[in-house]
Amino acid sequence: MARKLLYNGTIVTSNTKNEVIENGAIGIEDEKIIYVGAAPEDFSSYDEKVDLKGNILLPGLINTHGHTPMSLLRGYADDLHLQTWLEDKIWPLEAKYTAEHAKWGAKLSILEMIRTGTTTFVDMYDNMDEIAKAVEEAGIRGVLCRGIIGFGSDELRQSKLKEAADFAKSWYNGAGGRITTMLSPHSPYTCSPEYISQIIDKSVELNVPLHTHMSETKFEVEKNIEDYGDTPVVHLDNLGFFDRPSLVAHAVHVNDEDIEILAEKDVKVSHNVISNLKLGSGIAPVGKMLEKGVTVSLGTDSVASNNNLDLFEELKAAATIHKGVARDATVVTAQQALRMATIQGAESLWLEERIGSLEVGKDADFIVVNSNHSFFYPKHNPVSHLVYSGSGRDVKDVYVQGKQILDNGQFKTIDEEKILYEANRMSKLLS
Ligand SMILES: CSC[C@H]1O[C@@H](n2cnc3c(O)ncnc32)[C@H](O)[C@@H]1O
Ligand SMILES: [Zn+2]
Repeated sequence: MARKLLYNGTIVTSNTKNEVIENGAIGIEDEKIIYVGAAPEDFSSYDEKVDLKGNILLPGLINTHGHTPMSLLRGYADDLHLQTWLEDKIWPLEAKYTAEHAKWGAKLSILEMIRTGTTTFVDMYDNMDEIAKAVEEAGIRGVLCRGIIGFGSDELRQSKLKEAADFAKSWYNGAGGRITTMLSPHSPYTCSPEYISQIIDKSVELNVPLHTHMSETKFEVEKNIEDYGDTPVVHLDNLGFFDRPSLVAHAVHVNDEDIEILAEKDVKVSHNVISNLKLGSGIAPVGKMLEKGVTVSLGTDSVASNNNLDLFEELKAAATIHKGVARDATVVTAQQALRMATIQGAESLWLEERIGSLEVGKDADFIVVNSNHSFFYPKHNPVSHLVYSGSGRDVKDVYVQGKQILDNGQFKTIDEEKILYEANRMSKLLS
């Protein structure tokens, strides 16, 4: 059993008291955290000691919504509304995707997430075996689901559902426990109520949660009311979706009744603020959702609508935009934003017993941010600096399950040069 002590750092815990420990230390044994606190007097029980040199150590960030293979489409379709973007640009190109595209796109996204301090991510796409293998190899953590669009014949729908279920079964608890799975109808506008019901039934059978896009645009909500007589929230609730553990991405256009339902049914909401802004979709009422007790976390959505996977950008956007909307600077504090990217991310994935905060007994998923440069001076408030002044480019070390996968900016598990080369090559094959 290998024991390692990281000392002489500022430890931002995201625990229930939001403790920040100056001149603190964290001890790990194999994959677990065994100590969090002030630097111990005696280091002798540790095999390895790492001097954090005053840098900030915090829980690995958690990205609760995305589509990793779409990194191949970075900059391909900017400045368009969601429906035009999807129907005229993205879906036609995705129709040309092979498993090889999914593989190299996923690897490029994983590389970018590790580089910017994400240790756990949600992925909804197809060719999910390639993505799971990429997660396994890179050492990151993934909550993965085969996204299901319900267009086409019934035969096609049934084969997609089977593929999604087979994937969810075979990779659950995969990669040494770093992979869990969900079932994922793409949205209420691409899946009929009957099909969504079948997917819900399958989630009961497999005992896995559900994930979907929901209430992303005003157009979607109006169309849902026109087609089914209800908002997407009421529609999904009537179908029994929220009787299952569920995570919805976006929830931009939700009214007070919708928010009551989300709170009552403990539906987890992934807030994708930058993607929602870039696609002109709107701004989710996060202040209100938090006030009502909804668990809100942060997601990037894909590179094609973001255009990167740096959760530090989402942190700053989430902690500033809602203040502007409400004209109230107390809405979504830096601390609340950081909780959305850490412990609330873990709660949104039903992983809070394992990750999301630095506490003894949890898995050792954490990152070290270089705070020895101007953006972190003077050293008043590390949480404020991380949220308002930090950047993913400041991340120097990344650990998942006790294993270091980024060391002073150098990848330890993946071949960066090869991934950049192959991702570029695969993107050319799409045009
Ligand atoms: C069936 S795999 C996932 C599917 O979702 C598409 N997608 C990417 N971003 C968004 C978004 O913001 N709203 C709705 N759908 C989105 C992606 O292109 C895949 O086809
Ligand atoms: Zn999405």
